[in-house]
Amino acid sequence: MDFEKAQNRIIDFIRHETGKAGINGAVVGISGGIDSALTATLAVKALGKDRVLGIHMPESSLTPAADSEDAKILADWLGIEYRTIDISGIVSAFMAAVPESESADRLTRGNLKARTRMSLLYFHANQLNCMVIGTGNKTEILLGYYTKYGDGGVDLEPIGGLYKTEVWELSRRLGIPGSLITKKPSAGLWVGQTDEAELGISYVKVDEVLRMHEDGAAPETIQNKTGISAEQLKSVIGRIERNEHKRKAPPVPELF
Ligand SMILES: Nc1ncnc2c1ncn2[C@@H]1O[C@H](COP(=O)(O)OP(=O)(O)OC[C@H]2O[C@@H]([n+]3cccc(C(=O)O)c3)[C@H](O)[C@@H]2O)[C@@H](O)[C@H]1O
Ligand SMILES: Nc1ncnc2c1ncn2[C@@H]1O[C@H](COP(=O)(O)OP(=O)(O)OP(=O)(O)O)[C@@H](O)[C@H]1O
Ligand SMILES: [Mg+2]
Repeated sequence: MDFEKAQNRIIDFIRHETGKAGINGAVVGISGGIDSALTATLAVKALGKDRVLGIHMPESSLTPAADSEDAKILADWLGIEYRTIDISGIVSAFMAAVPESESADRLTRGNLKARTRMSLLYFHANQLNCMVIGTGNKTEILLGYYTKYGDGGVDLEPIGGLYKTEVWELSRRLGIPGSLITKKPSAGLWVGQTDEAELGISYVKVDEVLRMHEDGAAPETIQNKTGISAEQLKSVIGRIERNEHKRKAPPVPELF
């Protein structure tokens, strides 16, 4: 990958798409993780720091202090306007209004948190005539590893053409503060959740697999070259297929 070229292409993309929409700027959820850090950095390069609003949305009992610290470090480094909104009260109010949520599994409850954050981002986008800028990378999009209409509910996906390993590399090149780059990726939806544990494979490996799969390599070739187990390969391919619906607009029946 030519990172200089990719960076310029993404910056042009943000500028062009926001310009075409005639909006004032961008709203980005800043988690303290690297995808949002890179996205916000590129948005600032495209639009200027005065046209990017960062919103940190911790859940008081769950979000690690280090994430909130890193989110603030990033916002200060970029010089953007930055707000913090604790989602705990909103999530609790939802749970109190829906009796069956008591027994809902952690994934259902976790997805509710991602969708709560999406609602808050759109509240601000509506109010300020801005776009919600998504932070999904190519690895997550191919795997469908995001919450539909949660962190997947956005207006643009500027880093959607970069694999996770490329997100790290571009972030290093742009000088994003190191603590955001070295931490383990996490959706932060439940205690101890990490992407690589939930996916059952490292990002380095899954990116190798996805590249080969895109190039049309046969399953045996992928397994032999990457050294992953048959079970891991099945799981990766299963995610790609099972989550196909997330990459499409909702189907509409053709009427005659
Ligand atoms: N074939 C189909 N056609 C159309 N729609 C279909 C469908 N199959 C399911 N659906 C719908 O999709 C729903 C399931 O999708 P969804 O609600 O997204 O839920 P799901 O994919 O089950 O869970 C989201 C996954 O993304 C992970 N995540 C979330 C947020 C952030 C990050 C991160 O990396 O930071 C990761 C999370 O840990 C979890 O593994 C179903 O309840 C149903 O409504
Ligand atoms: N606590 C949070 N505050 C604000 N936004 C959040 C928070 N948690 C998640 N988000 C939003 O959801 C997006 C998806 O989360 P995801 O974990 O994939 O990305 P990340 O946290 O930026 O990077 P990493 O993969 O390194 O954890 C974030 O980029 C961010 O926009
Ligand atoms: Mg994260």
